[in-house]
Amino acid sequence: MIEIKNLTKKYNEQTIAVNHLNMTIQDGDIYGFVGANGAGKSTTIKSIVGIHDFDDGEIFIEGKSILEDPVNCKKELAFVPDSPNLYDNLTGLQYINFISNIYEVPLVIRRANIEKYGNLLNMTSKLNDLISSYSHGMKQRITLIAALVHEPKIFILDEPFVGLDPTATIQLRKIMSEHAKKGGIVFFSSHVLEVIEKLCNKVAIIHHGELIKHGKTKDVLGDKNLEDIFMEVQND
Ligand SMILES: Nc1ncnc2c1ncn2[C@@H]1O[C@H](COP(=O)(O)OP(=O)(O)OP(=O)(O)O)[C@@H](O)[C@H]1O
Repeated sequence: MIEIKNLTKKYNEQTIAVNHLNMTIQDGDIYGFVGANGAGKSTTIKSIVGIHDFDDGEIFIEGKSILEDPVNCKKELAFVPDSPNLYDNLTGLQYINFISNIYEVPLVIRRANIEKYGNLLNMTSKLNDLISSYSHGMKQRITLIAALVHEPKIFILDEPFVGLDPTATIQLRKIMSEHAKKGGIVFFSSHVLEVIEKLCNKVAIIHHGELIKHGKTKDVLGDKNLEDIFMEVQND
């Protein structure tokens, strides 16, 4: 479970990026996080995964505080950022092994997962190529494989579908669904409202740093679609 309590993050006195945000993400949730450009999605996500500090509030990952016990929190999760920042002079496989070493993934598990996710994301034949030769979508797929290789309970992804081709998009959606079915957590931001509406059992809408709506997708939507609700929030 992820518990976000009263999260506030300011970049400076003028920019309150996230303002007193409260949210709970339960085991088995695929939680979609939507909002306009600059609404505060990436800031919230970076706070959850411990990339940056925040000004007020608390975040608990599986009951542990991200501020007080960041290493054990990070062991529970995989984070896929919106723009992957990889090492160009490594091959895809060397990069995955580098991440696997950090997480101390046993050899048998790492081999099995590299084979599984390499095949699912159609990267097996490219694993020995240099990252500098990869397209944007291929870099994203390597980042995904590296994130999944240590079998984290929690997947946190910032706009994961941007730049992925249709096949990789379908495979990633399957990976997410299967993970949640097994009791894992998937929390991701996206501007693709149709995907969120179809895929997510829960949804949250952030606007100017404040959480406007959140909860079960069917309750948030009622008899409307996510596009209508999103536009209502923007126009209010
Ligand atoms: N490093 C930073 N320094 C100063 N202000 C920042 C910084 N990062 C983000 N902001 C500001 O914080 C607010 C929230 O930005 P954030 O990146 O969280 O939005 P977002 O919802 O992820 O947007 P997008 O959909 O465009 O990725 C915006 O006003 C943005 O300009």
